[in-house]
Amino acid sequence: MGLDVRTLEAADLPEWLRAVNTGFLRAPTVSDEEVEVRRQEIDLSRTQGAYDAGRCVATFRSMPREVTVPGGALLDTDAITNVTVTATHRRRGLATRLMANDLRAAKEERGEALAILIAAEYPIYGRFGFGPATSYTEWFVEVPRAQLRPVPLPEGARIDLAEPAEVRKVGPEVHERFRRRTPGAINRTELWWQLETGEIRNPAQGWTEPMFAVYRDATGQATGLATYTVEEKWHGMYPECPLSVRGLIAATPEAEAALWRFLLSVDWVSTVKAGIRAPDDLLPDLLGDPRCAKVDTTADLMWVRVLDPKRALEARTYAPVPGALVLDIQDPLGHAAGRYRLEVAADGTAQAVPTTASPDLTLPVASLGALYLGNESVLRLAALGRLAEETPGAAILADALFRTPRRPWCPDIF
Ligand SMILES: CC(=O)SCCNC(=O)CCNC(=O)[C@H](O)C(C)(C)COP(=O)(O)OP(=O)(O)OC[C@H]1O[C@@H](n2cnc3c(N)ncnc32)[C@H](O)[C@@H]1OP(=O)(O)O
Repeated sequence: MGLDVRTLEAADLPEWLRAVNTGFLRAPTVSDEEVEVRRQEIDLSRTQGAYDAGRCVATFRSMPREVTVPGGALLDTDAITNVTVTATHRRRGLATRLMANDLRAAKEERGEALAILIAAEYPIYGRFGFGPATSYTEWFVEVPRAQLRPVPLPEGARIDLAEPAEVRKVGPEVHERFRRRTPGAINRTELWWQLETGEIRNPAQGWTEPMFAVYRDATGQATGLATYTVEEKWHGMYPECPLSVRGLIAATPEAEAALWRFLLSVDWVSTVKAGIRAPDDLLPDLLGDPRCAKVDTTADLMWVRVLDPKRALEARTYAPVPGALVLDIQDPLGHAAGRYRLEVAADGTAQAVPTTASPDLTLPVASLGALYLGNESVLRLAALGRLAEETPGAAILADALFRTPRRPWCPDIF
């Protein structure tokens, strides 16, 4: 169609950012300050633009990330973001072209085993082999009715409010502990913490300084961090202050429960909006009346596309039920297509060996993505026609192997 699709050079950034704003229906003009902030997080070699007579009309970029997989291993991943096509150029195959370039480079040049993204709209990415792999729930708690029982902190543990500078030191330590026990979590960069704590501010995004609460266990180790804002609101002489959780991460259930109890007992607070949580978060059941945690939203969040099935299947662990399954993975783009015998050992580790044996399950790569982190039921996908059971009993065995005791969770929007 006569468009120039290319990898960015430094001078292209302002025009490219203008196109991102346009695609996301934001005011297009980009300030020099915004360009300088965004420059720090954008790897030009992984950023594409499509140009029509010099004007950028499509954008796409990716970032290297690690995804925690079941069992705790960290897998090299292509994290895709800023996918936009200007309305004047939509539905001409531009997004498809940029996606094909990036997935090919991820697989063949960078050796990334997965690609991940957060889908702005559900129907966009299934066609490219992505499946919804984590979900989130947001609760809204009416505090006065919640019947929160006072529970003292464990002996020797404490919660302290922290200054932004301390959070930049302690936050990454807490997150490191948190992400290793949380399949679906991704690593955070230094810039992420600088933006989170206001050390660096993107002028295009408003900034409200939050409060930070750090949980330390009896040994003094920081194992939880809650970031929240409270709006001071009064109804006459009656305080009705809404508290919004920006983030709550914890390395232990004790820290998680203690931070929730802390947030729910701040004086003057009448409601708590819990932010992006795993669907099986502890929150509702910490309340005397769990119904007071009303579900505000529940939806898919992070999507996974398997690029290297052997590496991906061998990186995670499975239920420690010895078993073997032949998976026939279908992938029209070719990256993950193939047949593998998944042999799970008694300790839950597995080998994925290419085979020509007849398959037990046939599944499109998008269904493998939906199953990969343990979020989805194999039987449910079979009922929906999104995978085929070729050998009787294979779906039940696969379900037992792939599913995880807790749901995977990615708390970060990227
Ligand atoms: C990870 C992220 O960055 S998520 C952000 C995604 N961006 C947005 O939502 C911003 C607004 N939307 C857009 O910029 C564009 O519409 C995009 C990027 C979603 C799609 O770009 P396009 O260049 O129009 O997509 P492209 O022409 O390659 O479409 C390929 C196919 O996907 C379909 N498709 C594309 N977008 C959508 C959608 N939003 N809903 C349903 N189907 C879609 C097309 O109809 C087409 O189907 P076909 O092959 O059967 O004809």
